[in-house]
Amino acid sequence: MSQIHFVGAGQMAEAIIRAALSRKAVSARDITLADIDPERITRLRERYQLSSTHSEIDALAAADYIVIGVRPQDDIDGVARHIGQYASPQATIISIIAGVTLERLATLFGATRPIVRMIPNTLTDTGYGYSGVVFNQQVEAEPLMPFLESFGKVMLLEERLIDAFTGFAVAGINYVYYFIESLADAGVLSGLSRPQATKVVWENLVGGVEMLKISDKHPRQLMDINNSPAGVGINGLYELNNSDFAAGLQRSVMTAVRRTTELSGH
Ligand SMILES: NC(=O)C1=CN([C@@H]2O[C@H](COP(=O)(O)OP(=O)(O)OC[C@H]3O[C@@H](n4cnc5c(N)ncnc54)[C@H](O)[C@@H]3O)[C@@H](O)[C@H]2O)C=CC1
Ligand SMILES: O=C(O)[C@@H]1CCC=N1
Repeated sequence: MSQIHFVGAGQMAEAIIRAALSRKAVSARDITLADIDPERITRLRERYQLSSTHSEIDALAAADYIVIGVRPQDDIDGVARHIGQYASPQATIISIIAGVTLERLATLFGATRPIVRMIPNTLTDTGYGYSGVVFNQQVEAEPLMPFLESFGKVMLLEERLIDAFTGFAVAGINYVYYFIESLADAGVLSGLSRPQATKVVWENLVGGVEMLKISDKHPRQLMDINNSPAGVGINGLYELNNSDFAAGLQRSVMTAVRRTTELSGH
């Protein structure tokens, strides 16, 4: 099996490791870690029983895939210099850093190196959620796919779309969590208990998606069935329309997309 070395063993690296191990896409002895915070290494090695005995430099030299899990604001230049010094020239770089382009990654890691720019989703443990992925020309995709697909569905993208994908698709689960919280609050406000309200919201959410799949209808058509003339539903929707709900949501996504692009400037 391939050796996978993580540089930056934060939340996202951990989520990837947990999912990849549970789907048996990697084995615990083939995962190695580097982080400026030694506690992160100790904690993840213990938690996931990562048993490699390689030193950090040996691990880097042995790696087939190097996942860069530091943040856009971190010292990416320093990380790249260190990797360039010890990694095999054939090792594939997998950058999960929001906003950092293939062009910049090629400058950092070398124009002949296989590089993947990807933005994983935090739904790693569920089997749901898309990662956005772009390969440069040197990447041999086939052997890499089982690992990439172990922590999210893979959506191959043109690179021009990946910032939009980051702000919309990956940051997008925020809106779902926030919507669930806000709607459950509405249930409590109208008199249901918190557990009752939460059950109803979860069921409506999953049921709504299922209904869209089964019926092959546009959401607006299903809403039409749910709203009788001068009835309960349309009165509620009228109030929601007054709140700028749709445009507020869309402005929020566009702000997240802009922020992704801004971060590439670091
Ligand atoms: N959290 C999320 O929802 C998602 C995050 N991402 C991307 O994943 C990356 C990591 O995000 P998180 O895991 O949330 O951040 P985090 O802050 O939890 O993890 C970053 C880790 O990198 C370490 N680090 C910093 N500088 C380092 C260096 N020079 N050498 C080695 N390690 C270093 C830190 O100590 C920390 O453990 C970011 O670039 C982010 O854009 C991508 C998709 C989703
Ligand atoms: O906010 C963040 O940094 C990450 C990147 C995309 C979604 N969440």
